[in-house]
Amino acid sequence: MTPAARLAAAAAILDSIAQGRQPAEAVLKAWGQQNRFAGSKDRRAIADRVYKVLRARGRLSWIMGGREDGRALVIGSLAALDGLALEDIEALHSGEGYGPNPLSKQERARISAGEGELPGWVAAGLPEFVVADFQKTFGDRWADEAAALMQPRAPIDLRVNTAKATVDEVEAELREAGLAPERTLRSPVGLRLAAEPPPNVQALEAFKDGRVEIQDEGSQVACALAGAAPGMTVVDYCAGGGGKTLGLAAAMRGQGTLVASDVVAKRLENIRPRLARAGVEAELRLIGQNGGGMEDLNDRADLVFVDAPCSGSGTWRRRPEDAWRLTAEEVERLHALQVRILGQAAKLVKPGGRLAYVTCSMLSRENEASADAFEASHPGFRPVSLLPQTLRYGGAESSRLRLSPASTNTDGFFFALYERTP
Ligand SMILES: C[S@@+](CC[C@H](N)C(=O)[O-])C[C@H]1O[C@@H](n2cnc3c(N)ncnc32)[C@H](O)[C@@H]1O
Repeated sequence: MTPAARLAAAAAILDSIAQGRQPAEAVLKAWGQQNRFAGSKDRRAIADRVYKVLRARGRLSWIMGGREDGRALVIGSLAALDGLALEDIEALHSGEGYGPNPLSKQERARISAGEGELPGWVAAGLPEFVVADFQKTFGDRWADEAAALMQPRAPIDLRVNTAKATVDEVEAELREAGLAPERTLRSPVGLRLAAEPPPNVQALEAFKDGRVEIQDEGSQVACALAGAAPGMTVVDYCAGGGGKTLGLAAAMRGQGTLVASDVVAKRLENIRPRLARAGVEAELRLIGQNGGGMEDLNDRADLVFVDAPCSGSGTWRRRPEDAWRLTAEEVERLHALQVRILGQAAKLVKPGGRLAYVTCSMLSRENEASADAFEASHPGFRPVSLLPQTLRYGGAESSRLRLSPASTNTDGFFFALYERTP
């Protein structure tokens, strides 16, 4: 493919991403399968352009006068991110072959005008309502937090399944396979691989045999802080794909009862092969939106882990397209759902037992505000001090912890722990 044809393809892919809900990665993969003439270098160049645009979408749209179509964003990226001169951009838009059509008068005027003074939220590359939340939460540090959240090439973290192997053994095995794993700073069972060149983790024997799982260090830390231990009755209330279920199961070392529940049957089904691969067990339970189906566990659990549905904004460095799909209304809906789920899950905690609240969100409305609302309506639950752990994890508050790409080089996470007073 010519450089111009790659640009046209990137623009079309950006339009598909904007029109649907699919992850950018899936749209790119589908495009590759439907356009077999594109070689690996073409696919790589197109993906690079697509992600570059997604990470700077707000700024590029601003430069192009508010246009949000793929063509405009790609043109904006050539000017603002690649620093190409107008003539070079025109040369790539000759309209010949499979390249994009010539620039319009307005497009030419837009890129000739330059960026001018950018409002803070535009420069940050995040939607305006998100920046307002960041400013409230992070104060002077908000721009650093925003920038790190939209940075490319997040590392790939592995959690060693201590039910099957030690961290030393897996580290040696990965080195043998030609990789260069590093110990994670905060999770005692984590190994970190660089994002480039992208390691094919699924092809590793250690993965196929369940000695490692892909799991961000932030997730690993949340599991560790919850304090699951052998002999406990533990409920992973929003089990989803089962990432945390596996971490909790490993901490329980096959002793006690682990129930993984969710409202979506397909998600629970996906956990089954992961449990088998990891050599651990959990009861999988489909529950109703209002918590129906868990009554037998009322007042019985030592630990209820609520990894609540959230915006996923803590993972935007991996999925920047999601930043542009989120609305303020959706955040409000999620906040209300989080508070409701916490109330349902709290019923399962036995006197003296614990409730962990976790999100992979960066937004205070889903984090502090949901935790505040739960505390206000549940005086029988007292916040548990995470000190000295929070010191080790770099957190500020004693019973709440925030992790983020800028502060801990993990995905963004929020963690709060409560104990039901006896
Ligand atoms: C953040 S995801 C969980 C991710 C999972 N714990 C993991 O580590 O892979 C949130 C999950 O909550 C589930 N969920 C949504 N509403 C729920 C409800 N009312 N009760 C329980 N789970 C719910 C969703 O189906 C989704 O799987």
